[in-house]
Amino acid sequence: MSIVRVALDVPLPRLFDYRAEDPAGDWVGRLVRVPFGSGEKLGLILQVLDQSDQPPEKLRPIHSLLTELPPLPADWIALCEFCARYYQHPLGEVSSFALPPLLRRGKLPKRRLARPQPGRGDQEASPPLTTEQQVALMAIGQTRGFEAFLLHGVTGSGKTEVYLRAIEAVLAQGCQALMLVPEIALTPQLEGRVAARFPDAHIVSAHSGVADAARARGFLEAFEGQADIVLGTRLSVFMPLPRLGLIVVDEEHDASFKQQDGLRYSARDVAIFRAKQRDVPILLGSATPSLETFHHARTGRYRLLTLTLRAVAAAMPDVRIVDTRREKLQDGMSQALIAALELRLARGEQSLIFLNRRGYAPVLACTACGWISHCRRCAANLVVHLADRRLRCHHCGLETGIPQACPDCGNLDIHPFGRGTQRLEVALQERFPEARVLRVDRDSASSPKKWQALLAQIHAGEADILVGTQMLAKGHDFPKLTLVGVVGADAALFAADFRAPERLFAQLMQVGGRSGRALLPGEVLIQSEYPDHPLYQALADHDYSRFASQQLHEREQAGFPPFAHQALLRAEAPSVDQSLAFLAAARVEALKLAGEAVMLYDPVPMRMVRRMSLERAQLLVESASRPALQAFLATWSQLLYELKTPRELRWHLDVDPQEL
Ligand SMILES: Nc1ncnc2c1ncn2[C@@H]1O[C@H](COP(=O)(O)OP(=O)(O)OP(=O)(O)O)[C@@H](O)[C@H]1O
Ligand SMILES: [Zn+2]
Repeated sequence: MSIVRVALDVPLPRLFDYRAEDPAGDWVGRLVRVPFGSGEKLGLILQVLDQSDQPPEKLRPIHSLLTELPPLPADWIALCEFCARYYQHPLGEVSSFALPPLLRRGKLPKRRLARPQPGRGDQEASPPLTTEQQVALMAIGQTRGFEAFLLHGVTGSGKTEVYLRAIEAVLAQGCQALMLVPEIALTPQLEGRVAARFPDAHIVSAHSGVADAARARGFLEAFEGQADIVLGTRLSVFMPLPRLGLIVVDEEHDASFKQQDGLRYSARDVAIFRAKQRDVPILLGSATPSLETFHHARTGRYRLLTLTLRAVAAAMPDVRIVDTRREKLQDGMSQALIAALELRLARGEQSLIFLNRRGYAPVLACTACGWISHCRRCAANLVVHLADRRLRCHHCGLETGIPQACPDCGNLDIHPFGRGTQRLEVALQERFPEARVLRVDRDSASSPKKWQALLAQIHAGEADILVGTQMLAKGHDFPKLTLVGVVGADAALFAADFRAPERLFAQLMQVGGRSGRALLPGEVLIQSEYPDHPLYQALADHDYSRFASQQLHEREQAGFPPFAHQALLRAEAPSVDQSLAFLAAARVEALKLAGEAVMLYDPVPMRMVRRMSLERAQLLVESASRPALQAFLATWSQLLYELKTPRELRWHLDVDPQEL
C-alpha cells in the first residue's frame, strides 16, 4: 500500500495524506477525488510516499483519479509552491486558484475537434522599426536565458511593436510567449492586433471575461503546448507553458496586476519568478514604471531599455498647468480649458476630459441640518447617480433611491455636492449643445459589450468630447484626440498613502499621453491650485526620471519600499475592538520571533475602518531584508492559525501590500 500527499482547497496551511492502491510514478501532479469530512474534494497529488506521519488506521483511501488529465508539470507545481511560501497562503488554495474554475471542480471542457485556425486574413504588415525600437530589440534578441528588461518608453513610442517583434522571434524558435496585460478592458483591442500580426499562431486569451469552458480549453491548449501565445490578465501567469520562451508584462506598473483578495499575489512579481525558474527573458514595459521596477533598473538588476521618442507623432504633447487659484471656474472648468475645447470643436478634433470620479456627485447633503448620504455598512458616503436616480455606495454596492426631502429633518432643500463624471457630462452638453459628448466610466461601460461599443464610437469619430475616468487613461490610441483636460486632480496630491504621488503621476502621464498620438499635435491642460507642485512640474517637462528620482530619494529617507519590504496583517470583525485585540495577540507572538531585522508597528484601525458592516484594523511588519521578513512570516503565519479568534473574525496576510 502507498500513501499520496494531497493539496486540498481548504484554508489550512497543511497537506493531507490518503491511501492509494498502487500509485504509479506519474501520479504526482494528477488531480484526485478524495473523501473530506462527510463530503468529497478534488486535490492535487504532490508526493507518493511509503509512509505517513499519520497512523495508518486514520488514513482514508482516495476515491478516484482524474485520469483524463495528464499530470501537471513539476515547474507548475513549483510555481504554486513558490506562491504559497512567498505569500504565506495555503498551498491547496493556491493550486486550486491556479486552475481554471472548470478543472477546479474536476470537470473537463468538451474539446473542439480539429482546430487549425487557418487564414484569419492577411498578416498585418509590420512597420519598419525606429532606431530606438531596433536597439531595444537587439538587446532582447541577444539574451540567452533569464534576464529582466525594463522597456521604459514614452507614451506612443511603440512599445507594443517591440513586444510583437520579440514575440515573433520567440515563435520562430518554436517557443511559446506569455503576454500579461492590465485589465479586461484593453485585451480585445490587443487580441485583435496580435491576431492580425500572427495569423498562423494559435492564440489563447485568458481573463475573467472568458467563459468557463473556453478558459479551461485555453488552459489545456497551453498545457499541451498547442498554444503559441497566451495573452491575458494577471491570472494567466499561472498557465502551464511547456515551451515557454518569453514573458511580456505590458503596463507593468498597473495596479490590476496585484490581486486584492484571496491569494494576494502580484502577477508581475510572480512573472519574474517564472522567468527565472524557466530561464527565459522577461520584458516589463511602461511609460511610467513602478518605482520598484525603476529602482531595479537603475541599480542594474534589470536591464533598462529606453524609447524617448514617439513612433509616429512629431512630438510629445504640450503640457500646461492651468492655475485656478484666482479664477472662478464654470462647472469646474477654467477659461483656458473651455477655449481649448472650443478650438477642438471648430477643428473637428476630439477632446478628453479626465475626472477620476464616477457618478454625478460624491455626496447628497441637507443644507439645513447637515445630514449627508452615508452608507450604513461602510465608513463612506453614498454617491449620487443621477443618470438612473440612485444613491450608491462604491465600496459595498448598497443602493437606495434619491430622497425627495432630508430623511432627518424633512427639509426639501437637499443638494448634490462636488462633481463626478455624470455632472461634468451634463454641464458639457449644456455648454456645447452641438457637440457629441460621450461619458466613459464603469457605469457607462458596465459590460464588455457596452465598452466595445463605446470604443468603436470613439474610433469612428462619433464623439467630440469624451468625459472619462481612468478607464480611458491607458493604452488607447485615438488618432483624432488632440486635447486632454484634467480636472480635480489636486485631491490626490495630499493623500495619506505614500504611493499616492506615484499613482497620480502615472495616471496623469498616461492620460496626457493619449493626446496627439498621430499626426495632429497634442495639448494637455491640468487644472490645479498648486501649479508649482514638483509633481505637476515634472509632468509639464515630461520628466519621469526626475519625478522618480525625487520620490525614490524620499522613500529612501523614510525607509519605505523599495528600500524596505513590508507585510500587513489585516483583521476584520463586527467591532474594531475585536480586530485590534486579535492583532495585539498576534503581535505578542510576533515579538517572540522578530529579531532585530524585523520591525513591528502597532495595530491600528484602517483608514476606512468600516466596510460591508465589518470593522477593520491592520498591523504593519517591515524589514530591510527580504529573507529576514520571509523567515519571520513563515513561522508567524503558522502561529496565527493557532490563535483563538471570535467566530466572525477574519484575518489575512498581505505580502508587499500596495495600499496601506
Ligand atoms: N516603427 C513604427 N513605425 C510606424 N508606426 C509605429 C511604429 N511603432 C509603433 N507605431 C505606431 O505608433 C503608435 C503608438 O504605438 P503603441 O501604441 O505601441 O505605443 P506605446 O508605447 O504602447 O504607447 P502607450 O504607452 O501610450 O500605450 C501606434 O499607432 C503604432 O501602430
Ligand atoms: Zn457601503
